[in-house]
Amino acid sequence: MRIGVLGVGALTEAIVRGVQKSKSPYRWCLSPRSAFRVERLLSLPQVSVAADNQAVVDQCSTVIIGVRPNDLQALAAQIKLTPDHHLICVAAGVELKTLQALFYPAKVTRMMASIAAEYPGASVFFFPSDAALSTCFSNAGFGVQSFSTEAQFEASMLSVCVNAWWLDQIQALAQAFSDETGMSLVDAVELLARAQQESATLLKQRRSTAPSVLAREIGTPGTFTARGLYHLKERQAEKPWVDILSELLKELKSMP
Ligand SMILES: O=C(O)[C@@H]1CCC=N1
Repeated sequence: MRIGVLGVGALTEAIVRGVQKSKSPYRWCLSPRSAFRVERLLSLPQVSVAADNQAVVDQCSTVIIGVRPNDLQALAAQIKLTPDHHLICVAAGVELKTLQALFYPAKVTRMMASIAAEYPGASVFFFPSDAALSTCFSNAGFGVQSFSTEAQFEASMLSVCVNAWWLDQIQALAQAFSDETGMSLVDAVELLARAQQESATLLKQRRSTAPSVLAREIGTPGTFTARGLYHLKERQAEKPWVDILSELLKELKSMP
């Protein structure tokens, strides 16, 4: 299969790289914008660049739309689509029905991923679920999760945001380790990366145990962990996180 990409940005570049590094690579046809990214991707086997956006949709029935939300309308006006086209749109916060109207008569699926898509172990999210797409990405080694409602799909986008928020917290914690112990910042980040990996392992291996119960299995009374859990709870450390998630979810729900 040959997959087209209209709008090669950081995310679509990561997706192409991730798929091409996998055991199940595809052929790709890229739109010519973002010259430096396209140039880098052309060094990979099976990647070509088209003369213009219409040439991408003429050559590929499956096309990832990577342009920014504000540029969707202009893109839609430039290309002629058929009912055989399947567009996979990674624009955050643009509803399926808006995309369907913009890109009529093509079929549209919304997709979310992060720049980690370049590396093994990354996941992609879809709405609505699509068996062929799920197979395509799971063959390429991705975790695949689909959602039955669009609000739940928006949560997958926010899970990508949450990851960025964690990374900023990790920076502050690593800096504290480095300042207090003299270890390099790189070693401190490595240490915290291992710890994060272990929480992911616990969450996956012990799915029927609530995260807060797992936390208290580590932080039994009298431990250093328990002191930290109490300190953070007392200051409602989770509150700003929950507040911004709710605010963004409300905003997404009320989008036209
Ligand atoms: O924050 C954003 O709008 C995009 C979507 C998910 C991550 N970044």
